[in-house]
Amino acid sequence: MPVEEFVAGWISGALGLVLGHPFDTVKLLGFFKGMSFPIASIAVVNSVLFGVYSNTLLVLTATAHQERRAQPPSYTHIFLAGCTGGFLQAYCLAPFDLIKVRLQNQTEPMAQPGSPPPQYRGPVHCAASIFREEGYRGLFRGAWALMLRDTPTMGVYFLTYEGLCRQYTPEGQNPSSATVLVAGGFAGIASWVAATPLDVIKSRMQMDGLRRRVYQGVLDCMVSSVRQEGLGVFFRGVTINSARAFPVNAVTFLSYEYLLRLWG
Ligand SMILES: C[N+](C)(C)CCCC[C@H](N)C(=O)O
Repeated sequence: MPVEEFVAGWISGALGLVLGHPFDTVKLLGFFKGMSFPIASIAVVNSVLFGVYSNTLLVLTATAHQERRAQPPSYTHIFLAGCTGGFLQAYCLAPFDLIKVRLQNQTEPMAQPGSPPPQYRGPVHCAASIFREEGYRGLFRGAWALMLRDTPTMGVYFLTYEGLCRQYTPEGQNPSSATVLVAGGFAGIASWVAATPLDVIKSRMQMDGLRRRVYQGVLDCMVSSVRQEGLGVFFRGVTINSARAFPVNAVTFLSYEYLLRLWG
């Protein structure tokens, strides 16, 4: 199985993440100390995404990434490969994302002298506490919503990227850096706009059960959120998601393409 896509996905995801970190932190108005944990998690997750995407295309079209400029895969195959990558990366992402959301939602600990310490002291302590209090399955709380969020929207992600690259690149040639940046940025925006409704639900499911269980499942969470807050609830955070998505995914795709060309 070709592995360079996994490695390129690892490095490019980490670079994109460094750029996106400030946006991620304001997104939930919480705080999130340090970057080693997100870097470690994106290493696994982005490498699974890009590695599975490329290897699925290899299975579907019998072309390796070096041959795909000359023999471009169909959009159906690109979408299916993106969905497969999204589906598998969602399961790797689930525990990391849960920990991130739980830490970001902690209230400011140092606000008042004498106020109770935060529930979780850091990512490892958070993982251990969830495991102890909610069991192994607790680490996968919200995973179902995450999978529903990422499977189709990762299809949209690669479809937008490839579509825009092809639009602005003469046939058989590699896209220019400017094209890759713009196509990557818009792929990020398109997929995040599509992903935002389920992103809201996913985060609520991940916070559920901390004190008591409020939602019975994904559908119940959707219905009661809409009932209480109206349809606008599905677009919460769409602006900040898009603002973050452009630079993060422009850099992710640029470095991914660059590394793959470097390795032949
Ligand atoms: C599928 N979904 C829209 C959720 C994400 C698509 C882009 C993934 C990228 N690592 C990022 O963090 O922006």
